[in-house]
Amino acid sequence: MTKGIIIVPTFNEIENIERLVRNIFSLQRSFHILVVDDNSPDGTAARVRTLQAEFHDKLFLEERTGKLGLGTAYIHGFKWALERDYDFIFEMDADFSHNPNDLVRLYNACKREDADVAIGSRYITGVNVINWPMNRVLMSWLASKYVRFITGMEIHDTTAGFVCYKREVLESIDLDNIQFVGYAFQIEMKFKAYLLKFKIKEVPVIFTDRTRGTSKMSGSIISEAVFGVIKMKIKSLFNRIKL
Ligand SMILES: Nc1nc2c(ncn2[C@@H]2O[C@H](COP(=O)(O)OP(=O)(O)O[C@H]3O[C@H](CO)[C@@H](O)[C@H](O)[C@@H]3O)[C@@H](O)[C@H]2O)c(=O)[nH]1
Repeated sequence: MTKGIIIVPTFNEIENIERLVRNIFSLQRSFHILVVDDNSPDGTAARVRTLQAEFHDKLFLEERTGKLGLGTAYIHGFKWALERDYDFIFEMDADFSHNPNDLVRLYNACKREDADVAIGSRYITGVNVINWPMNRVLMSWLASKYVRFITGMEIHDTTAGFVCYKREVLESIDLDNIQFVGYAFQIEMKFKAYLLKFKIKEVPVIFTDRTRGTSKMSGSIISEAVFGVIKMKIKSLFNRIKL
């Protein structure tokens, strides 16, 4: 029996985390969950600890000292999962912008259709985003086009944060050499998997903006992505990118 774990980074997600955990554990296919919390002032970690009493064998919590970024939270989670016997390792937001029912579709793309990386893609069939303000949709869609153009990756949703990786992919990427700390980390992971010639499949999903809590997107996250992608591509052209 293969084992899958959903890594959920959290910063101030007390309004979402319990519902998300219960929702994932009610799926037909069983997954474990690892929450990586950055000392959320709203007490997200304390809520997870309470839930652990109920789900002690399948809900795990890693607590970091402060808000250290989405990318480093995932790296922390990946290393934790690789030290254990998980075959499939997922990324997912805590706020229900990713539908838990789609976890099984991502899993099937890797398990049955033999993808190495399955991406929950908003832009493979038009634009499937609900409730984002038009400027955020445009920014995200243009960012994906921009990254596709610069990197040459044939992926429609290059910034997606809903992903299933086969264990071998994360074992092949040097996790100590990931450069981006913020959301641009999503681009870097896909680019490295692409350079390593792993099979990447996009699974169409509908992304629905959160109804509870707030986004952590900021100007510095955007500029890290805009300039970082060009730097990353140039390095790869000169074979100076550390995979
Ligand atoms: N531990 C930790 N978690 C964080 C941090 N920053 C954000 N998160 C968590 O990461 C998830 C995504 O953050 P949001 O702030 O909700 O993201 P968004 O604005 O909805 O952005 C979405 O679009 C991006 C661009 O397409 C995606 O890259 C991103 O993954 C997400 O799907 C949430 O669970 C949030 O709590 C951090 O510094 N530390």
